Amino acid sequence: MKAWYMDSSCEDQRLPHHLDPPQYVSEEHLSGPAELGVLHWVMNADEYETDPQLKKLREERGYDYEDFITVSPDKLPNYEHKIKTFYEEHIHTDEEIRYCLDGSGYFDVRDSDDRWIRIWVEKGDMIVLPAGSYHRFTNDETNYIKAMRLFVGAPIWTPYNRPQDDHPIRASLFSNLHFQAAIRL
Ligand SMILES: CSCCC(=O)/C(O)=C/O
Ligand SMILES: [Fe+2]
Repeated sequence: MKAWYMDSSCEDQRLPHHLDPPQYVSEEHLSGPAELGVLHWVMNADEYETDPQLKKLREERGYDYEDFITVSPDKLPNYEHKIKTFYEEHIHTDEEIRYCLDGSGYFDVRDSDDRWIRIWVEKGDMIVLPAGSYHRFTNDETNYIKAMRLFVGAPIWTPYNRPQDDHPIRASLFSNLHFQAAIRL
């Protein structure tokens, strides 16, 4: 996984959109409770069916639901519509948990100053975006990612497009981040 601040150009969303010069974002900055609360693990995607690390993580975090999605023009029905939907800035009322089993793609998240950070996930990367965090997804130039989608209980995929500043899950997100920051002091 690599992450960087994005430029504001309107060019193809599948391009990296680096600043000039590039400004990378560390994993500590992404996961820090004072910042975004984005979690990340690297696992062996070739062994996901039997991987004890994935099993333990799922048990610890209660991820008892799984399914698979391949985002590519020839594999995802209604691809053009879906890719537009994924790229609308939105929140969910639950975590967004994605384990990249093959290919690669970009999850964009807002930092605390509302600047876009682009997170590039590749095979073996698993990320968790906290409930209520503004984000979007796009394929990269390879136009191909296969991901496992995990969930606690029955999945609720509903995206709530921005603005959602008064949505109760936003208040929960901020209080969770502040609480985690306080207990780490
Ligand atoms: C590679 S997962 C597809 C994108 C998605 O599921 C989502 O919810 C984006 O926000
Ligand atoms: Fe989403």
